[in-house]
Amino acid sequence: MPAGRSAGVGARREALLAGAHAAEVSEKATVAALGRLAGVGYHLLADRRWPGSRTANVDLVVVGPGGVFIVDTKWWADVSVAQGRIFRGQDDVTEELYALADLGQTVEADLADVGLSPNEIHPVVVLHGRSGISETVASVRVLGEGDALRFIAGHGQRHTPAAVDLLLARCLDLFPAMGNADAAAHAVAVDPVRPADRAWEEPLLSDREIDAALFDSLLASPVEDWMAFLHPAQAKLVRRSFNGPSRIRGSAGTGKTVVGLHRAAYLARMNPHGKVLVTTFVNTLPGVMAQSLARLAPEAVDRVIFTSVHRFARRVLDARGVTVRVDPGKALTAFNLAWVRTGRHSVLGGIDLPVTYWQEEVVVVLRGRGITDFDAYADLARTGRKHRLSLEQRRGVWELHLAYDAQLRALGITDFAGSILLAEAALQSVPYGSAPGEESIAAVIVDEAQDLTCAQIRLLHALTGDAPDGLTLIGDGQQSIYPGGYTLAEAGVSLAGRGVVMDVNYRNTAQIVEFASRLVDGDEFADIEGATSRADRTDRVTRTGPEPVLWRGPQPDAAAALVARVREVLTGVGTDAADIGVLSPTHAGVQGALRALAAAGIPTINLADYEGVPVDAVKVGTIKRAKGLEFKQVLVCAVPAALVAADAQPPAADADRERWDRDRRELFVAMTRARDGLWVSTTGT
Ligand SMILES: Nc1ncnc2c1ncn2[C@@H]1O[C@H](COP(=O)(O)OP(=O)(O)OP(=O)(O)O)[C@@H](O)[C@H]1O
Repeated sequence: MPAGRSAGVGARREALLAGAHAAEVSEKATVAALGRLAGVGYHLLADRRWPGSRTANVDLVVVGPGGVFIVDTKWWADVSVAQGRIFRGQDDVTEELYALADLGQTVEADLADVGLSPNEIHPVVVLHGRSGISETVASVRVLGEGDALRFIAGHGQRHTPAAVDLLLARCLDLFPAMGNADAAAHAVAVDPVRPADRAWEEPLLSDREIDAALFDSLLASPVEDWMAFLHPAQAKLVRRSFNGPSRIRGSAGTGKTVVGLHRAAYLARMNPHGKVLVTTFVNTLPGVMAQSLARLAPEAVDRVIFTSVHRFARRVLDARGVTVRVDPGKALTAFNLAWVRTGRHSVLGGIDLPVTYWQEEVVVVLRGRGITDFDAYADLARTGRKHRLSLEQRRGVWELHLAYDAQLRALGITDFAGSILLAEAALQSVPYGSAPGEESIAAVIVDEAQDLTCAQIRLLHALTGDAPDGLTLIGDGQQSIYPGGYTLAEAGVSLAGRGVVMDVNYRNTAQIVEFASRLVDGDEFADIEGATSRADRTDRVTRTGPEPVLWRGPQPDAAAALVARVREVLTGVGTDAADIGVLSPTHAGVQGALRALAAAGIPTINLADYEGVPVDAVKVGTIKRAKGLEFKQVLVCAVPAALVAADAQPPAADADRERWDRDRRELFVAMTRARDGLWVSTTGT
């Protein structure tokens, strides 16, 4: 045998032995570094078999109140992380983390069967002997050995002891012990021993630091159940991959927003190279969702943008240096001028419809689509509009639209619809992610998607195109409360069957669902998928409670009745002020309620000023502002009696019927905001 070859084999064997020794030492060091977690309810499963492999091992699986952590230790010198990739010296070794990332997904899939949110599973690489490193690479958390305990303990109290037992049992099955069966009992390192080769070194984390981390972990407030555990069908949906735009629909309270939030956190982890945008029509909901995400998945917070679609458009314009003044008040003046000078003298003036109908037609149907030539409007299906318009009448609308546009220009302003169109155009010249300081968006999740306009959907779709898991539309056509509407086909979005329907109501009591559903039972609405639809069925309602109350009385008594009910809820039922929502279809109703409650000394906050920061006051607002929110107790006031009467008959005229249907859907939205108790006051006949 040639001497050179023999020397080469020897050197490789030595390298292998050195590698094996390094692996053993570093694994022991990691177990030692994390051992103290056992004192606060964690189980450390050391040296387990890699699921599906006969020989490969997983260094450590940590299961406890903070979730499940799959730990691989690396003895890597000269490591750096840049732009989501990891390097050893000059070599990009990111691919070496893929197997652990894949293992994370295997574990997610397995534990989704018991409803564990995939956000509770953390593949972690621990860098031996290092400190001050906490990065995400290929959906794997890369930590210094001195950072690992704090990272795990920092997840606080997310799982009860019973849930931990459940997760532990699953993990013991999923990760069998290596070697002989006697060693199958899981290793719990309570009293860490420093590896011999490091006995002389300063500890990476002092005892005081460890104590502080463990203490903080024990003191952390528990999270709500749904933040960690979901229904298995929900947990699977959170991580389900769709090969293009998808839609999640379902009736009120079926957990669509919850799935959207978990999905946002999940996609944020899976896409280290782009942010996730969570958006909707109203300003209130994104703030509330952001607050929830901060507790549900704190690590995802800086990877997810929560904002309303209008604020997002503003952000796009600002970043591209487009100056535009959006002034809804002046825009209304501009429309009224256009009506007075053009509209009312046209064919439209002779039709028995309120001016607001034509305003909706121009602002939502035309400008909400960004239609730029009459022929396109002449052929438009006008989804969601019941009143048919002849070609001549459409020409009248077109003239009104041109007159309105001219007025806006003369005033040097635009309306909300105009700002969306400008943002859409701005993105065509400078795509999102190219403007200074802008990070690209990998996924967009739209809640209450049925409330958006066609142009808004186009704007959001442009951010991701048809990329897998790029666009997730969440909503319920039954809750659409804005005029007009659109179809996804018009917006250039094809779902191609990528739709999921959720059918278990987790929010309302059966009594509230029954009461609210009676109102809209059998009503039809235009769905964004293009068909005329009826409400999605709710297969199961998980909660029960008292019968809702319908208060009928003369107008002058309504304020006193409202105050009496709020007092009863505060003191009799024992609900905190912050968990009470007083909702009204009109601004006048909101102002009336605010005045009545203030006069009674009850603290209130207008939903128009509420963006999710907890405040100890009764929330009062229009139903539109309450979209997507929920309260333990809801009081709906100033409801026209004719809408809720048992024998209520829809008006015969098309346009009136359209308004009536919308008003009833709005009321349905208000009632289904209630978790436990519902009180509705009506006036009139
Ligand atoms: N698996 C679950 N277990 C317990 N509670 C859940 C679960 N899923 C959702 N919930 C709760 O149900 C309520 C309704 O959820 P969510 O707001 O996501 O419903 P939604 O479908 O978006 O409703 P809407 O369309 O009416 O706004 C929330 O309080 C949420 O925390």
